[in-house]
Amino acid sequence: MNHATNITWQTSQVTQAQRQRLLGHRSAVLWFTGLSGSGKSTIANAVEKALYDRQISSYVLDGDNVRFGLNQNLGFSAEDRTENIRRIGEVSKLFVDAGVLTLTAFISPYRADRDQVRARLGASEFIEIFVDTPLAVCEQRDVKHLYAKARRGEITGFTGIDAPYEAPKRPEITIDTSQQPLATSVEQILTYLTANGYLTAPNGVAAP
Ligand SMILES: Nc1ncnc2c1ncn2[C@@H]1O[C@H](COP(=O)(O)OS(=O)(=O)O)[C@@H](OP(=O)(O)O)[C@H]1O
Ligand SMILES: Nc1ncnc2c1ncn2[C@@H]1O[C@H](COP(=O)(O)OP(=O)(O)O)[C@@H](O)[C@H]1O
Repeated sequence: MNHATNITWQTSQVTQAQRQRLLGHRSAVLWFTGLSGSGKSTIANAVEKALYDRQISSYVLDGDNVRFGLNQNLGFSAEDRTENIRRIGEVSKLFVDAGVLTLTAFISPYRADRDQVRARLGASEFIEIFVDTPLAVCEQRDVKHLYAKARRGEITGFTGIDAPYEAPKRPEITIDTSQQPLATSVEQILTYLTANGYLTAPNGVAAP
């Protein structure tokens, strides 16, 4: 890959804190990780709706959708997954800078890739949500019939079957969708955001 030279970081006249104040809440990325069918998209979309209802500016970056566009040149090799997550991390960082509560729903199977995204964001801007639904439950749901294909050998390198998933060591939030209904998961996340001050504007920022 070629790296650009002769580039300079362009600073903005408006700060991230000012954008957050304008919107009335803080920004961060809610990074969902877990097996296919664990419930990442379902929960992320329900949280986005709940935040919208509270007039919080949020946006879901979803696995398949991003792969149709931005990352359409990437497959599922370890290298491509790493690049997939790196790009999504950078897009998330821009969204967070814009003041938006950003939700991402990607398997993101490699711990090092997720930790790299965490390192690119500010201290409290990366909230890792481990959707820890057992493989057997995900496989039984088989929403997209991909587990059946993987078991038949029609897909190789499928996460949880013949490709690895590395569970987070210290996620901010853990959810097992086989143990609780969707509404409880949404409430769990909203409670975390409220308790940690994400749903109110940062103090001490001078009005323009
Ligand atoms: N080999 C293989 N392994 C895992 N998943 C596969 C594979 N091939 C296709 N799919 C479908 O792609 C979705 C996962 O894409 P992601 O971008 O989230 O994957 S990753 O984070 O780069 O690992 C995943 O969707 P979700 O069910 O939303 O997770 C699958 O539908
Ligand atoms: N308690 C629950 N929470 C979230 N999803 C659930 C729950 N129970 C069953 N499901 C179902 O599990 C599936 C999860 O699929 P999806 O959200 O696409 O997962 P992922 O994005 O992790 O691949 C959906 O069909 C959803 O309706």
